[in-house]
Amino acid sequence: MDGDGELRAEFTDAATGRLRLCVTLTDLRLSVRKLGGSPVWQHGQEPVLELGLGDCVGCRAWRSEDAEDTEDAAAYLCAYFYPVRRSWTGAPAGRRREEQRFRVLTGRDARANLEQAERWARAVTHRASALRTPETRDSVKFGRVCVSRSVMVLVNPQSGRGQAMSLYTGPVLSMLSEANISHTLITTEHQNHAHELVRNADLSQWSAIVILSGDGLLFEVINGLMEREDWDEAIRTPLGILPGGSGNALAASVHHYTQAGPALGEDLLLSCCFLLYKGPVCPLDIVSVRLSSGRRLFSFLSLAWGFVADVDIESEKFRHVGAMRFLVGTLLRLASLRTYQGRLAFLPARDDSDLASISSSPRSRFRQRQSSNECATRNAIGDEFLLENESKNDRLPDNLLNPVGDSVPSDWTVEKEQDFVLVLATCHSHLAEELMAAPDARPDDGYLHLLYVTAGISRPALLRLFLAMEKGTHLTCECPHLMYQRVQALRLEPITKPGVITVDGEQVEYGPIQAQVAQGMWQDYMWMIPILKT
Ligand SMILES: Nc1ncnc2c1ncn2[C@@H]1O[C@H](COP(=O)(O)OP(=O)(O)OP(=O)(O)O)[C@@H](O)[C@H]1O
Repeated sequence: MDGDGELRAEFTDAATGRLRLCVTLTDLRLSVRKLGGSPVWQHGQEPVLELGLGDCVGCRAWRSEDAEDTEDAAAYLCAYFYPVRRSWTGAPAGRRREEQRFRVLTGRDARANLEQAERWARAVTHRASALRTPETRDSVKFGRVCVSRSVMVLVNPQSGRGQAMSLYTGPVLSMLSEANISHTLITTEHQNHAHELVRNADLSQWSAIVILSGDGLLFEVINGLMEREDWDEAIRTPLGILPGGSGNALAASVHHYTQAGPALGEDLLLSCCFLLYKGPVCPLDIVSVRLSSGRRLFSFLSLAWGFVADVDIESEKFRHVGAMRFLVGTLLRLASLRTYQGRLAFLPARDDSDLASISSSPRSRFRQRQSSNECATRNAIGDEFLLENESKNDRLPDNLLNPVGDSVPSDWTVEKEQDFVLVLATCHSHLAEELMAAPDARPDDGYLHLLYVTAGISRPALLRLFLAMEKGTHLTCECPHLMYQRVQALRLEPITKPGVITVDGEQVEYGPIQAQVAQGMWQDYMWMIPILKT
């Protein structure tokens, strides 16, 4: 029964037990046809309901709908699907949950009926699982991760509008149960809870860590993992993200990389849950960030100063309106538009021929870059640059950066000191669900996508840029004040005081800041969407 080949059986509908149904299972689909009478479902001319197993997350069987009813010898079977459906409102197509329930009654023997239902459930699950193949989409290669132990699901009940817990008990729990993925829920109780938890956790217990929150909680998790003594082992822990915050930049970016079409809110959540079940994984660039005090952070998303950082932090007070908070914040900040004086320097992206000549191993790729850069510049990491318990050979040396007091290396581009409206460097396509700041960014391209807007831009022109960013077309607006550059490293020295700098949407100390991308080093380790049940 679990093997390949077509299976066919006659069941009845679970609700009334009266409709006779011919159910057929192939390697690719489950088809249901009504026997006798007129067709109940019409797809084209076929009186058949066709459900692709590629959209199926699981199937289960049970003895009776009513445990008290010992007279009922029937068993029941239910398969769970998440096909992409168009909305009648004309909204973009999104995944919708659909279940197919059947009553299995082949004879009076209740045990035989249950065995039949269980065989079908195994066959459906097995075939659906076989369709979870790794793939390449839009140049992002997805691998797969096997999950043999429990998954830690971290939920921040305060993220977004405070709705993350209800998202967990609703669609997330539903899909995890249907896909039979064992997990442990941990609700964060305060800021830095997740950071402390993963820094001290016995990671061997967990197959993966999944964050149901905004990007802030993932930032805590990544930095917590990086602070561990066994950081190089710890960061092999697969990470996944489900959108439960206000911005949800990484979740929106991941969704974008799979070319799944635009999705917002619960559509995005369902799509990310489905990806989680499917199990595609891919490596993630991590950015080493140095603050003026010498404190070091690891970022997976963005560094912002000026307009974007101000909106992010000032709109905290509108948290109750969810993602709308960014729109409200943008309009308010536009009304009191200001400029920020500072200095900016960066190491531009290597050219493509350089990229092509890089060896195929990610780890050796990093080492190769590191040693060539060490020749070109100098390894200028002073002791004050290191974490408390960090040795010089430890934790991704910042070989591209000079100490802030020194001038930048000679191969860097130095912009003249000037007034900016915003400086934004991002690793990913999306800055929020509806803000595609760097359409060409890829999760492991090894670059920060640097955008900056210089003073002199009018309010309407800036608003137009943000509106265009919704579809990622701002770079084609030919706005003379907008600059875009892919970079490997950067230094920003704000002169205007006071001000706000954010890293991954979290406010950090204000002052000179430097960053460099660690591409190859992390390529072996960091996974974005990791779950695969075997
Ligand atoms: N129980 C809690 N109470 C208060 N703050 C918390 C709690 N758990 C986590 N936090 C903090 O809440 C902050 C915001 O979380 P998060 O980024 O996940 O949501 P968000 O800001 O709504 O989403 P986004 O970053 O996508 O805009 C983080 O700094 C995190 O440390």
